[in-house]
Amino acid sequence: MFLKFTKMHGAGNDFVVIDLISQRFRPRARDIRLLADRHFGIGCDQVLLVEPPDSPDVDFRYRIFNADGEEVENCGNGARCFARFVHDQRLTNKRIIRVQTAAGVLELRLRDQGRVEVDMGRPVFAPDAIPLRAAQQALHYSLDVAGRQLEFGALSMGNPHAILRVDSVAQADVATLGPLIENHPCFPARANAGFMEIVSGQEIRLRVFERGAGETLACGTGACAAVVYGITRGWLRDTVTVHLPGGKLEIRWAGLEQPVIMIGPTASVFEGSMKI
Ligand SMILES: N[C@@H](CCC[C@H](N)C(=O)O)C(=O)O
Repeated sequence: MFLKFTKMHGAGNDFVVIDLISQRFRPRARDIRLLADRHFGIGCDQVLLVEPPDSPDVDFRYRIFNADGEEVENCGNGARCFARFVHDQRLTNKRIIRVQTAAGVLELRLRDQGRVEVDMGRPVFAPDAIPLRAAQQALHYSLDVAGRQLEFGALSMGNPHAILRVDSVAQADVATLGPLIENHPCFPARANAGFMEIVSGQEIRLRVFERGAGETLACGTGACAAVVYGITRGWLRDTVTVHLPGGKLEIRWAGLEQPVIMIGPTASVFEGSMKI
């Protein structure tokens, strides 16, 4: 069959977006890997599926697959592209869109110039919910990685994140440490690994080695997790500009029990169909 798709990105984190309201397709892990393959397929960090809602409280169901074929709970940059996609494709004319994800309901608000604001929900710190193998919840933890003790924060934005503060993201050994943290036995569901450089109380630089996708040019949930960790450590204020290799995001968090708000860009690059 030929599957219609749209190639999009949010700050360089790229997606193949597939409308499963107007076409039928039951993806197997190997189909996702092929769509995401940069040589034999279209190429992307994540494949996003747009499905009809399964409850009257939401407008759509939003499913996310990493390039390695695994379905995951949440994707922040993808959420913004999802809103732009359903609007551009005239699947809705709403400017506030509620979507069901495996991690709960997200509210997406279309802003001007292709920007989208997302209510990303509350961060979760309980180790069992991240999931993280730790005796008790703490502000930060210590990890033995290749014989080095690394201090890190851990939390869930619907998906698991480890965040390390570094002096310089340019110097950080993301290629070596990223996969070791991603697959460390203390993260039973693996984890996304963020490397955060603090520029000031309102500005950070961030690189993220994503679970199931490798280092990406931006990670929305990673940006939220880094800012939340920085605020809980007293390093950051409540509104922070996050500079990622592919662009910048604005993240706001008013503290415990409050949702994290993310604002950032979206881009639609091309449309096509692929034989699958
Ligand atoms: N790029 C995303 C996160 C995608 C999922 C992640 N790799 C995971 O496995 O949890 C974002 O923008 O949040």
